[in-house]
Amino acid sequence: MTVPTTDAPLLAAEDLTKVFGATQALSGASLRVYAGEVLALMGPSGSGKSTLLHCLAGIVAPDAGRVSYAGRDLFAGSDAERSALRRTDFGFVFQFGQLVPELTCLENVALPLRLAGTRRKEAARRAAALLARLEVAEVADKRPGEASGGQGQRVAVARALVTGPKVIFADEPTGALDSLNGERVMQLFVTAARETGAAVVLVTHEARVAAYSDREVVVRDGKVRAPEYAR
Ligand SMILES: Nc1ncnc2c1ncn2[C@@H]1O[C@H](COP(=O)(O)OP(=O)(O)OP(=O)(O)O)[C@@H](O)[C@H]1O
Repeated sequence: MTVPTTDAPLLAAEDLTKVFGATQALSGASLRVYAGEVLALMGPSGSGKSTLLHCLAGIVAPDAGRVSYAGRDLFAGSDAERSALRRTDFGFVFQFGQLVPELTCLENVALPLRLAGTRRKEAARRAAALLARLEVAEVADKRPGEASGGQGQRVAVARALVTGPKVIFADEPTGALDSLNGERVMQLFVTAARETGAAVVLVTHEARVAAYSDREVVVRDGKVRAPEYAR
């Protein structure tokens, strides 16, 4: 897609700093994310990518600076308000799917809908449709431990998409997969996200994963480098 230049961003980080003990993880990081775009955060290990992602997602509060979502200060409200927003508007995919081992894959995907009050049958119907969309219908009744790594990541992607979030945060979503599996998961992930209009903020080391994005920015020494691209 073409990234708009004048529209207001959906999500914006302004001049974030974050210190963990003696480590300065972020030192003036600014970034804008526009509705519907797929944005890759690249950069060396320890440069602050995950910390920036966690601040954008309202999980980690910056020491200074501001994160705004849909024009509102994300950290102005209570923890409960932020948790509620994360459930309704955000989806998450991590390196190791982090599925609930006791539930079937279908139940894992249906879980965010159940937590939001959707009836069991409707939640199961939507979960099954997404598993089929991600080409893993065959693991619906299996537990995550019985699925392969690639299948598990597709289930994790389905779970992140099922509530129709506005933004999906993905931290090395294919990092544990071989390159063929990783590419297929990215292809399915990005296509499905585009179909629902979700923006994706993706942390990756790998150029071939970043190649699925609309825009790449580099995080280095706790800053988003080349701010003209960070807009
Ligand atoms: N919870 C924490 N406690 C202490 N130090 C932390 C914490 N989270 C991050 N750090 C440190 O902050 C710095 C930035 O970490 P971050 O995980 O954001 O980098 P990254 O670019 O995502 O790295 P990688 O690519 O290796 O995952 C690192 O030096 C890291 O060790």
